Amino acid sequence: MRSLEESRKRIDEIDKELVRLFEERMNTVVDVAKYKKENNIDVLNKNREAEVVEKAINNLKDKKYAEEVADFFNHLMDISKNFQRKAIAKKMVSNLKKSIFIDITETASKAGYSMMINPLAKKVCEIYFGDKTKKIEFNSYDDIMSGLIDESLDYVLLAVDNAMDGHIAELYDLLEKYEDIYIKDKFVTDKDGIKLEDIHGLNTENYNKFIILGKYKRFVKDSNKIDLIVRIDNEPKSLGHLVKYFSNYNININKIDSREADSSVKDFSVFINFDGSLEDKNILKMLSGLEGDVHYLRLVGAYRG
Ligand SMILES: C=C(O[C@@H]1C=C(C(=O)O)C=C[C@H]1O)C(=O)O
Repeated sequence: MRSLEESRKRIDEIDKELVRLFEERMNTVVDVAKYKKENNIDVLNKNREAEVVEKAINNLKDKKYAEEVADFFNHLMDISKNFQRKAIAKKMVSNLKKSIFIDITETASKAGYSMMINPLAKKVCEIYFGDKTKKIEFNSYDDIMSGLIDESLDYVLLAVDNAMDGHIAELYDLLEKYEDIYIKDKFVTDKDGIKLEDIHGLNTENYNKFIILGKYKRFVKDSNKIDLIVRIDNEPKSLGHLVKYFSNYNININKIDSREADSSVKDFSVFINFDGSLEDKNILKMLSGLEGDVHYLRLVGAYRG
């Protein structure tokens, strides 16, 4: 048997080699993350993870370590996913500084709409965009999102189910899948499709809700509400820490809602709606700090509300 000193020396050598391989693996993982970002693919791939674990077990000479090697790779892949999320989200806030603020109805040459949730969508789309914009009807979310991604559409108008708007629900799941799509406008209409400008004090449950989605960093001028999704550690202090960010910058939170993330990841998603405009440097500063401090940050939208 080796002496304690000899064993420790050997462990140091092995660790050195492990760190070299870890670094190489992480560098490769970032390439995967970039590919995923460009192709709008989720960071998590459960099938691939199962494959990685299976290969690791097969590669063992001594199968008595099967459980441990599975554990090791599951941890490693959690680290890898968190890093991927950070790597692809990192540039988001600095990119936002290049945003332009416009009247989107003046820059839309093609807009899509769907009558799946509310048949009034067609009429609302006509009123919202006017005659200059070509309007195209879609019958599936995938088609409508593809239209935005391949830029055959400038914007899309979707009706929002009242139930859907209540929580971080399907809509936000859908948006999380598409890194580059944002909510550009959110509004309520009466039964004739006429936009209600002042909804203060109205029970909007009885009205029709719509959103405008678009790609890239063109946002409506003078927006005053921002939607955000962040992922933070599932630990006692993290939510308080998150909320403190907003109070430190004197930003008012209107709504905060959380949901457990995938059980293989030890963090959870928080949806936040707060007052502010992307034209405001204070907001960008807060977002930039927050981005560096959370596992993942996704701007969902900025609009007038
Ligand atoms: C690197 C990838 O992304 C994630 C991380 C993995 C890893 O670290 O091996 C495996 C699957 C994905 O959940 C990938 O998809 O290959």
